[in-house]
Amino acid sequence: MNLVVLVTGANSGIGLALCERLLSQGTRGLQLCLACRNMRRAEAARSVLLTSHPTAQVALLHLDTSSISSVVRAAQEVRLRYDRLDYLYLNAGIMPNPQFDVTAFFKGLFSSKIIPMLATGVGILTQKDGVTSDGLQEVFATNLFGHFLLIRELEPLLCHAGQTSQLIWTSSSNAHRSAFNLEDIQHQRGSQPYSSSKYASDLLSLALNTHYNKQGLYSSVTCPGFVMTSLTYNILPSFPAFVWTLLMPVFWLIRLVTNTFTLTPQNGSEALFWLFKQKPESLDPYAKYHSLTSGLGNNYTQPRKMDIDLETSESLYETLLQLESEVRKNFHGTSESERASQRGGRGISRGMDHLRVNTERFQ
Ligand SMILES: NC(=O)C1=CN([C@@H]2O[C@H](COP(=O)(O)OP(=O)(O)OC[C@H]3O[C@@H](n4cnc5c(N)ncnc54)[C@H](OP(=O)(O)O)[C@@H]3O)[C@@H](O)[C@H]2O)C=CC1
Ligand SMILES: CC(C)CCC[C@@H](C)[C@H]1CC[C@H]2C3=C(CC[C@]12C)[C@@]1(C)CCC(=O)[C@@H](C)[C@@H]1CC3
Repeated sequence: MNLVVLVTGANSGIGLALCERLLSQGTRGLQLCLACRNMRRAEAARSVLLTSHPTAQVALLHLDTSSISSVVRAAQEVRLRYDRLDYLYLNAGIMPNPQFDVTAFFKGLFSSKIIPMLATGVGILTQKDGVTSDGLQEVFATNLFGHFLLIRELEPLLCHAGQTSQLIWTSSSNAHRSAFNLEDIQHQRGSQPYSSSKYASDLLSLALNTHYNKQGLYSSVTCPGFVMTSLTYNILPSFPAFVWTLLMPVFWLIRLVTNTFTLTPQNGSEALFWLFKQKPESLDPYAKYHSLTSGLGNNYTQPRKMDIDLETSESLYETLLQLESEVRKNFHGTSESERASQRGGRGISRGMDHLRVNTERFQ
């Protein structure tokens, strides 16, 4: 059977490590598609994979999850290339302009909250978000909405009679209910857009299970743990690479008390890879599957209950559908009379300011 696997953000870090593991386990006929925004880096990643697996089928796809037109074009291309999609890894993610609160970090080190702080980064990180050319908040668009739109666009390949398909999100233990607000799903007003977007992906995964399981599509969320990648190096940009290397023994010691310090992309991809081998019907829609590494360096996957509820997940799903239809209306062009009434001041997003889309762009 020719399994088709698409991984977003596959050119580095956890995404690339996952691709390496998928090829190493030797599924015959596996067709891997690396969906990346930077084709030069994507080519480099493909070369790395082909060096260790010369006969592997590794295709590239241009996809910028923060751009609506890019997502629509990429999905069109996928529909042309493949007639099925068995696994869609929703892995691309950003944490732009992170601010590391040193004082809170050192206070946390000497408090009872030390372990949760090290495992989740909650309370010590904030970010400054930007706005995309579509008028969406950048973190929301990249980490969540672009992926949502991609799923919706790929529905015909994902929902096939007599076949199951899996959506696998790279979420985070940094996802926290307190950072998320249904009235501000894009997190325009807060300073934790990363946590908000990851909490939203946890909620969305639950809603996708509610709406798509009967069509054979299943969704799960993972947390790779704390992994040294460009995303984490960027948290302390003043640290040269060698300082991180010097800190490794400290991190290995910390691993003795919290198995969430997976540290390498290979370890971090454990839960993503584990899910590849599971029957989707056997998975718990309320669980986050954590990649963990023991003090002795052994990897394993552990499900932990998420702090989510059906009602909030449904409300988010409805809001995302509304935003999707706003975006589609703009993308495919609105009628002249509609445009005139928008210009008349009522606006396409009346009553839905929190959705905030740049309605001019596609007109
Ligand atoms: N590292 C960690 O400790 C943790 C990471 N995660 C999550 O893991 C995922 C992978 O991150 P990680 O491997 O650590 O970091 P990397 O920065 O190495 O990987 C992120 C990947 O996402 C891609 N990407 C970013 N923005 C876009 C976009 N707009 N369109 C398409 N691709 C995009 C990047 O491409 P490019 O190379 O072009 O930038 C890169 O390939 C993220 O979702 C992150 O939030 C979760 C918990 C912990
Ligand atoms: C200056 C020091 C000696 C060491 C600083 C360590 C911190 C930079 C890390 C400690 C826990 C880490 C962590 C993350 C980022 C880096 C730390 C704050 C994440 C928030 C990265 C992104 C995620 O999604 C989380 C799961 C990580 C949780 C732990």
